[in-house]
Amino acid sequence: MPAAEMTAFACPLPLGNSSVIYCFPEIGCRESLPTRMPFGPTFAVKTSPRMLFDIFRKPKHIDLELLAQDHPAVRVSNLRKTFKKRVKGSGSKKKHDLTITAVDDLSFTVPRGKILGLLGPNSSGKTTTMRCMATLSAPDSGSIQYYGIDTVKEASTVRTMLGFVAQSAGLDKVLTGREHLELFGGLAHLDSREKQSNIETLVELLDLEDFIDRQTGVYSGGVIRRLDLAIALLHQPPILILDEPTVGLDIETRRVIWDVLQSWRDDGGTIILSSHYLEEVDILSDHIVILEKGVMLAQGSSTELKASLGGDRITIRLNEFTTPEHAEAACNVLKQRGLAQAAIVNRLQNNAVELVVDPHNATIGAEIVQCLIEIGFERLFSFAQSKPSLDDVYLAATGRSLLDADVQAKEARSDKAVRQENMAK
Ligand SMILES: Nc1ncnc2c1ncn2[C@@H]1O[C@H](COP(=O)(O)OP(=O)(O)OP(=O)(O)O)[C@@H](O)[C@H]1O
Repeated sequence: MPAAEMTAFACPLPLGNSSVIYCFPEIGCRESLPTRMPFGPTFAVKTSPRMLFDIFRKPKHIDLELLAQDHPAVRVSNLRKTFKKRVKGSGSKKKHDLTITAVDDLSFTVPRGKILGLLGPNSSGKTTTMRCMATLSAPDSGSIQYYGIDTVKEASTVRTMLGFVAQSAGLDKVLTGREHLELFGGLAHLDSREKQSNIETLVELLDLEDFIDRQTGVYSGGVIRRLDLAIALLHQPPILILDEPTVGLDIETRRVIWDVLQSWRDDGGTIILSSHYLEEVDILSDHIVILEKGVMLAQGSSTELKASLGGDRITIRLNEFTTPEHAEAACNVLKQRGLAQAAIVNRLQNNAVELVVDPHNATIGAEIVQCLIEIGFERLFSFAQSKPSLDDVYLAATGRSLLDADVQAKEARSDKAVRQENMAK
């Protein structure tokens, strides 16, 4: 995390013999930072005794029932966040500031007891949005409110309402899972009985029995993720923010996490979740926001977004190596003859022809094949017809699939950026 973003309520906990863990106790969030990075002194300068007192004060009672009468659980209004980056100008050695707009004019609301899924490729602004929502980063403009309580004006109250699972967990390798839960339960001012009862429930729910009394240094990625989620849920926050909670996990572990999130939602919890996995967003989310380059391209429920696309989808590869000209020509003819409602060439998928067709016409596939034979494409390489998927929604909004967008975003990052990113993990 850049020094400029280190907020006042961060508290470095030198636990065990691993790296310093910056701990945001009120939201159950930890970020471990490489100790050689110069954050320690920055932190010392920025933190006053009054702020440290704020960290450990007992959370005040908030009457959500009362607040819920007038406010949605989450309201994000015109959120904008930019970053400055020093870059070399082309052809000169002089560096200048480049402004990166990570999130631009983003607005959405989430009712109580619903899951909102933020979907987007790498660098689309998901993490930045979530960090602003978790009070770890201040918006340039716009506002975020939980039950009408503003994240900037009443940050310390807001933090008592949040559970946050960051992209990478900051756990101490020497402490056991149970010791982590005890520590965070204490920092959240849970009384002893409530703490023990919540720990036992979460250990069982998240299938942690075999690991909870072992040091976290021996945990696999899946167990770390489950413990991380348990820490975020320990103080039973009404709002849960999860930044790619199941990235890199096997399907079994993902299902355990999905089950816990669904029952948390069914009990009235509100969840904001970011993910690269279309399936995950589709299964879990009541409402989906599609982001690209910090801008919202579409929002709605999965059913609404798919229905907005109208017809069935057909993907055709004319030949193994189709030229863009041939694919364009086929699209034009199919549209002219009224066989496709929409037709685009997907250049990132070997110039595949992507069509939207009438879902009520049972012979549409055969008619399209016949038309393509007539214009010279006698042996099609592949042909697939399906109902619209979330990836089709993404494709319609951006002209490329989410997977292709991810590959492009990764290719666009310099080697240096990737090295720095890996260092920070
Ligand atoms: N601290 C920062 N300093 C400079 N630029 C940043 C910073 N944080 C994010 N960015 C830039 O803001 C943009 C959005 O990044 P962000 O991490 O929010 O995207 P993301 O959708 O979460 O991506 P990923 O899926 O890879 O985590 C990117 O261009 C990124 O390089």
